[in-house]
Amino acid sequence: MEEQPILQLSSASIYQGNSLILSDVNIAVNRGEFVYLIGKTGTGKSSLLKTLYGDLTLREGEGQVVGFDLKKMDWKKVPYLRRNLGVVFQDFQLLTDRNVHDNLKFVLKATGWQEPKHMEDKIADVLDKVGLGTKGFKMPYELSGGEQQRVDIARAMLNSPKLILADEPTGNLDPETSDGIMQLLFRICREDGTAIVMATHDYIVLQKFPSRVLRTENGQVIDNAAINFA
Ligand SMILES: Nc1ncnc2c1ncn2[C@@H]1O[C@H](COP(=O)(O)OP(=O)(O)OP(=O)(O)O)[C@@H](O)[C@H]1O
Repeated sequence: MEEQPILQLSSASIYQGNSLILSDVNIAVNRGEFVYLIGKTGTGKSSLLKTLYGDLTLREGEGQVVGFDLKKMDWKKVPYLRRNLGVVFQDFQLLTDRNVHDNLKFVLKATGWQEPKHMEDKIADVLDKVGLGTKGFKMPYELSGGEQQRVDIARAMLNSPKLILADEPTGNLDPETSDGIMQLLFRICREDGTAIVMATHDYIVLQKFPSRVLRTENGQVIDNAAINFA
């Protein structure tokens, strides 16, 4: 039996208010795939990601993400969707009044974790995975930009999602730090089998870490996998 894609949109139209941003979107991403989302500014990358994490409602077409039907999504179901996927932003703000460990613990509690030992193990595990195993006691302002981005990735991994959606995760970083983040994302994809969809403007990253590319252009999403293999 063929495995269901981790994410799929069929004949989908994406709106911001009354403006049609993308139409007839047909994409599927499989488990464990790494996919870039590129396109000129204002062409709808963030709108597409927002639809996938339930921030924009899917009004036309069909869609599912990690088994959730986007057409049937309402504000009550969004928290359940969010527990099953990780989201990484360019400028995610950590809570400034507590250290890294407590920032992560806050997210665990907010997503229903209760058992203290399980929480401690999970926090140690994700911090280890992002290379910050010894930095849990640090306050956010004591971290570099790259380290803060790693904490954000650790946060996205807390509920062991099968899919991570990342909106310009290297946007504010210098090339070397950005390479480190890309290596980390590819490792998570390879070792944990997590599918990753990453919006980016950074063509250097694309060249250095080649993978499948989706491109937003003229109100459409163009899939290089479909072009190459159709
Ligand atoms: N909250 C909003 N309300 C109305 N229109 C919006 C809203 N957010 C974005 N738009 C419009 O939707 C279009 C697509 O924006 P979007 O942010 O998805 O593009 P993008 O490709 O992610 O751009 P960038 O690369 O600059 O982040 C733009 O024309 C934008 O002005």
